[in-house]
Amino acid sequence: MSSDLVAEQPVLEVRDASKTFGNGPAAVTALRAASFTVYRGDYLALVGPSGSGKSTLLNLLGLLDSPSTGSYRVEGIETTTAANPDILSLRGHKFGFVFQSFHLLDGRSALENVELGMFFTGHSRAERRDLAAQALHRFGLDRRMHADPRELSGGERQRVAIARAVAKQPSVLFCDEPTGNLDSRNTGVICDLLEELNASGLTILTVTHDDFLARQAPRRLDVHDGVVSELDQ
Ligand SMILES: Nc1ncnc2c1ncn2[C@@H]1O[C@H](COP(=O)(O)OP(=O)(O)OP(=O)(O)O)[C@@H](O)[C@H]1O
Repeated sequence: MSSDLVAEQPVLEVRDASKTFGNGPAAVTALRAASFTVYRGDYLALVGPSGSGKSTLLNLLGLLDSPSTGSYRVEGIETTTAANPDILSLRGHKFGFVFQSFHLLDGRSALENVELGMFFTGHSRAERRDLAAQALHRFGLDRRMHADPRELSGGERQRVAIARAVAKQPSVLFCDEPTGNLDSRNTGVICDLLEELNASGLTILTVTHDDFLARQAPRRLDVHDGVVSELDQ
């Protein structure tokens, strides 16, 4: 079907969302009346100087925190008034997360780590194993499936972490500095992988200080002193 016949589907809708930490004279407003929409299949980089509010925004989008004021809808569901179990369910089913420091469990194999990412998704044990093995295969890690994360290189660990995040087929993949701990060769590998995942339809949002990764994303949101603005292409 021609893409211009398909209406853009909003996945994440942020309206006038602000976040203030603390109160009184010590209060810090980390996000100021942010409004933007993320559509299915978008690939966005969140860029901006240190302390500008990128992690705060990513935490709100990933439902790891909630805005102090304003609205945030995920696939049409207003999250600011949703009950906690609904938030946990949305986050568990719809979102995958990738972090700078991988957050893999040592003492568990790569395969087990990826399976654990599907613990709350309602898949049976056999399904979890199949999906995990498929995801590791997709990222070229067949031969490292039974390795402990401590035996893997940084690039391999991040590929396991991405496999863990996408094996459950989330609607959105959130990445926080996914190349922050990698050398330039592995940065290139992870950038290619994210581009491929986006080309296959996955919606991706990544916080990054890496110019190469930021330029690869077709949309860029600049966060400056808590103010979010979209940069021109
Ligand atoms: N839990 C918190 N309590 C108080 N202040 C906070 C909290 N989290 C963040 N802040 C403050 O909010 C502002 C934005 O922080 P945030 O971590 O979102 O920035 P960032 O752009 O992600 O920075 P970096 O690139 O260094 O990770 C900073 O002034 C920070 O000190």
